[in-house]
Amino acid sequence: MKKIIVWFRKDLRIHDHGALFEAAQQGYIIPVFIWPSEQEFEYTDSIAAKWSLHQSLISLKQDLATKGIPLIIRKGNIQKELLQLIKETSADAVFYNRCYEPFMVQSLFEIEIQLSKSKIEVQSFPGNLLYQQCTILNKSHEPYKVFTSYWKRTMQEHVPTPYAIPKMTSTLETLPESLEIHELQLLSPNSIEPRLDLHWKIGEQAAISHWTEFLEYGLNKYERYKDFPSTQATSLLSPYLVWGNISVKSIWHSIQSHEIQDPSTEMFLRQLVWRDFAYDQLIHFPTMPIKPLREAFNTFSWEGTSSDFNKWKLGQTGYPLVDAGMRELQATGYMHNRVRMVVASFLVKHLLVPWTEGSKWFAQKLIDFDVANNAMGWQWTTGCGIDSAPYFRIFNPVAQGQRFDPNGDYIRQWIPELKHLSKKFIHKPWEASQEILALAQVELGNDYPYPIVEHDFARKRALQAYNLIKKA
Ligand SMILES: Cc1cc2nc3c(=O)[nH]c(=O)nc-3n(C[C@H](O)[C@H](O)[C@H](O)COP(=O)(O)OP(=O)(O)OC[C@H]3O[C@@H](n4cnc5c(N)ncnc54)[C@H](O)[C@@H]3O)c2cc1C
Repeated sequence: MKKIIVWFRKDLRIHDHGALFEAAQQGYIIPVFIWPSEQEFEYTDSIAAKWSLHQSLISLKQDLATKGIPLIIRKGNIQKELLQLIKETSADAVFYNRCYEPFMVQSLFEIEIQLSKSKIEVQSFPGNLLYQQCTILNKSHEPYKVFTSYWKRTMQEHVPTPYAIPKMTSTLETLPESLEIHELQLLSPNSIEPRLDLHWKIGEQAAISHWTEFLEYGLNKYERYKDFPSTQATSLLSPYLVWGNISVKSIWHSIQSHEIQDPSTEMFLRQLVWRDFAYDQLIHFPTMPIKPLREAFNTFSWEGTSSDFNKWKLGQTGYPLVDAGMRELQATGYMHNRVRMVVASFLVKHLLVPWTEGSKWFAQKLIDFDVANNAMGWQWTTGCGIDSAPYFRIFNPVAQGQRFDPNGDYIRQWIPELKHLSKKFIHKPWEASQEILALAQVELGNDYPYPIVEHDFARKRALQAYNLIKKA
């Protein structure tokens, strides 16, 4: 029997794991996770996502241990560590699931060359997407540029059946050296960082229970309430997808076998396909996280100031919906999708700060930071991506608040200084009289800021800037 290293990366689970399943059929398995200390900021720059990785590894280690299999943990240069481990264990093969992040694709290329020089068998399996990368092309064999066409095309495709959890065996009598998870130093030593454990329970079992509950009690309300941030009507699956605690194919198949088929189901499946669409773009346009897909935007005149950018980061813009979103992000590592669109639009269009700056801030803060989804979200909002929001759509943060948080519950949750304001003024406190503000115990300019920019002025300024590149 072969000895096969199963190299875990962003697939920290034992269900629907192609590499683990095939390795278990073909031989003895040696599971390993290597934290690339030299490139760790590329893996993730987010304190919350690192915390979540720490929890995911604990969960994976426990799940493998119950099957009698030890998880080997290493840190350092991936290529060096893999070759060293092959030597220590006399492994014959390395199996892994594919990742699509550009830096991972690049470093893998070099690793595979080294492994083939050492005559080690290498097998790769599809990553955590619904469809095989690069198989969904339009009639001209090019990537799709419009989501609806992509969606219609994917509806003709079969989502592969998830792999079962395999029976596993290990031969290792003497274990190769392994670090303890805490030695990866993924947890922030800073005590003022958010208490993520109050908001999230991460790991494979937690992901499956969370999903099962949403499928049972939440999915049928999704279409109706998904845009209302105070209702908590979305699945909150994104933090589990980042480190692969749950397989997206398993989610898809569990919906298909669930009885209720209504507009909510279709709406939810569409969101999962948006995620595939983001990866499709990333694979075809690997510079997407840093460069606009529409080249005209290279000359856009970003006039925003660092002072405005800082106020946005701190949730001190004076627009309650924007500030509530930025504070939710700071406290939990998460932000509701509707609010992500509003805060991103505000930064780019009201403040004229480059989208790449906002995207970097999200990369540092989001527990669900995902290179493909984040880049697509920012490019969509800015109007410089594929199938993006039209440039003249400039969200009015007051109107968005009134529409999607009509009672102001979301604002009250994240901006306690406004909690006594009525729903009439909670989205525009500057319009309340001094008497009303005094009754609500708010002193504008002291407890809560005046708007840092006036909406109509900002709208006109943004349209002028966009018109310049339209002409160019
Ligand atoms: C500026 C901006 C930045 C974003 N950055 C990220 C990011 O770093 N990571 C991330 O996972 N999502 C990102 N999104 C997309 C979206 O906001 C989140 O996926 C969603 O809020 C996650 O919450 P949920 O799991 O409850 O979503 P649900 O509504 O329950 O959707 C289920 C799943 O579908 C996928 N999905 C939903 N909406 C989108 C979307 N618009 N684009 C792509 N996939 C989607 C996600 O994987 C999500 O977990 C961003 C959106 C914007 C506008």
